[in-house]
Amino acid sequence: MNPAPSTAAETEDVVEAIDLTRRFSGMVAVSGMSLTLGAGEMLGLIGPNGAGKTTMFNMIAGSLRPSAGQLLISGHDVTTAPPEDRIGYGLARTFQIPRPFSEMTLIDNLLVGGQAQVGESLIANFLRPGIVCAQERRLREKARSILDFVTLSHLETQPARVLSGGQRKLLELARVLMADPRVILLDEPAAGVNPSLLEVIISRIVELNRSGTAILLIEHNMDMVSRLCSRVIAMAGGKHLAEGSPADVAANPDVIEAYLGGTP
Ligand SMILES: Nc1ncnc2c1ncn2[C@@H]1O[C@H](COP(=O)(O)OP(=O)(O)OP(=O)(O)O)[C@@H](O)[C@H]1O
Repeated sequence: MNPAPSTAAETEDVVEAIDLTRRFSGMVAVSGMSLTLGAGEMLGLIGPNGAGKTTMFNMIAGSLRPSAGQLLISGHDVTTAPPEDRIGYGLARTFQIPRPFSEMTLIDNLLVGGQAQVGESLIANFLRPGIVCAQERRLREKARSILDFVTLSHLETQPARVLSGGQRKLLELARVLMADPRVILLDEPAAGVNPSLLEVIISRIVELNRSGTAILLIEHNMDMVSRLCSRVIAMAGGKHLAEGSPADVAANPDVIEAYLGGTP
């Protein structure tokens, strides 16, 4: 389903999570967690292993349904909506471990994930071949410019299997950009990436954010979080533990305690 165009585009918060809770057969992974992400903001979500970050992230992305609470995207209640509806509202996510189609070229990896095309319909191919060709040409041009943006255009015709871990993260970002998102959920973009490619990834994220894309970043690399985010939320034990500037949150005694293995 493609949701109707939003009248709530003026809403300041592009993501508003209210008292989200998620239980897994009795175990509470996230408990009464609220957060907001403003339009064009870059927010970091940190916390020790098992804090509930991924569960929170998956509830926002739509791959997990909350046990309780409410989730708004650009003012629309999407609490029970599937991920595809959230894409329609401008929200996209990356995966911590990208899984591209290894035997397909980079450009085809982007095109296969592209929006529904007229060309996918056999009837349209017969009745409106001109429109189909024009649309395919536009999508290809768009995919090329996105590959250029993520610095992978020199590999456009190579199969995705030749990519390094960091390049896969860049391809993953490119895949997401095909949907023209207003909000991107980034799941550990620095994990397993070598330092020079990490700088490329950081510069691309900064550029996207400068152009107005809101970003929610889950990341264990505190240096990266400090460089990118003006605001950080720390979770522990499934709950909101602290919030503020990266420096303030990193110096918060409760946060230090949680990272050292104490009970918040
Ligand atoms: N599908 C599941 N079934 C049962 N328990 C789960 C499931 N997913 C997560 N949990 C539990 O919920 C808690 C929070 O996990 P979550 O993965 O959200 O934490 P995290 O902060 O993302 O951790 P990490 O940084 O290690 O990825 C953990 O105790 C985890 O074992």
